[in-house]
Amino acid sequence: MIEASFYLIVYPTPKLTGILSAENGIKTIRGFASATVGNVACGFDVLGFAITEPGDEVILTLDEEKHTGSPVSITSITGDGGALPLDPKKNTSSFVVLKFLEYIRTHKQIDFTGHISLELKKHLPLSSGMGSSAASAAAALVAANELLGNPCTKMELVHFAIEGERVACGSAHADNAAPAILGNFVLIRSYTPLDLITIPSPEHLYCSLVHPHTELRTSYARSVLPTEIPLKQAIQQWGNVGALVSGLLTSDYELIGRALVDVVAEPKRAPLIPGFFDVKQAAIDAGALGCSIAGSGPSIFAFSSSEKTALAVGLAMKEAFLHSKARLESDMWVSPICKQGARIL
Ligand SMILES: Nc1ncnc2c1ncn2[C@@H]1O[C@H](COP(=O)(O)OP(=O)(O)O)[C@@H](O)[C@H]1O
Ligand SMILES: N[C@@H](CCOP(=O)(O)O)C(=O)O
Repeated sequence: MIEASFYLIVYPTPKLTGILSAENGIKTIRGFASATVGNVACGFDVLGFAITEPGDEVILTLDEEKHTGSPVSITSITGDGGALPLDPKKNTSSFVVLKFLEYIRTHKQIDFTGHISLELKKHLPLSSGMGSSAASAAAALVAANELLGNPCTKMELVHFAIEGERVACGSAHADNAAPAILGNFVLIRSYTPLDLITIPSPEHLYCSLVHPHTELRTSYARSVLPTEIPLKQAIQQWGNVGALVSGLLTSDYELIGRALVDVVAEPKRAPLIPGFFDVKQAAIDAGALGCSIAGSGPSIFAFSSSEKTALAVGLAMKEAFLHSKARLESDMWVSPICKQGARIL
């Protein structure tokens, strides 16, 4: 039976309200960015999507008259159990704002001389496979951009969010950062130069995302991966990436399901997630189109072609975690794909 943990069905709702307050050269604004799922099975480091909730919130206060050593400071962090750094160069939320300020000074001739203080309200679990580090960065970036009159496009902001990932786990992968800012599915055709393609989602595609109560660091989950793969595996993998993109563009739900196969990362990471194969089987048995590891894990996601099925799938996955050897409690969200990306609340 499912008891202590919780589940939620989420919808895309928050409306734009802009600057929270503006008095005597002091302006306050709140940014929000939701959880993202990297890889989407076959697209290691090149494909990711955003769900609508949960997400991180960042409140920025700009004081034009305050001049201190660092232009950005963190005044408080809640929801992290004291785990996250307050040093502005070490927290992804503040680090990316520093990068953004540097960029607008050198590329847009905007020399910001005041101070931005940042409150981080962490709602996403750390090291979860839900793009937690990217969500903090994306929320802070849209808020900073709005505070300074939107000098950058969202596409430009993605560059700074990716740099935040390097701070979090040592690797500048874009499959969380890009959808956290842009919304939808995002395909990374190339990293140098960065070439991102947003892919709209089929109308009835729902994600069940289940987070077992355990942590798996992205840096560790990357260290177990091979540096080279045999050609046979590569052929399977790029066949599935192409098919998945085609399925998304044509709303071919069966094809989406067939394409959710990962022969590169999943076999190496599955042993790091207690009960992975049972949870995946439970999702398929409950009617999911397909199921795989969310990002680097330990969360697991599944796609369904209706909200009702997605709910049944998510509950079956929770149950399977609970009955696994590790008897893991979990949280679960059922969500459509987020179309909007990071936004001002
Ligand atoms: N604002 C932040 N939110 C989450 N993690 C952060 C943040 N700033 C720095 N980090 C670092 O990144 C690590 C989490 O990153 P990672 O393992 O990639 O998890 P996730 O899958 O949640 O992004 C944390 O251990 C923390 O040290
Ligand atoms: N492509 C990355 C995605 C990591 O996502 P996270 O949410 O676990 O940080 C990888 O697979 O390492």
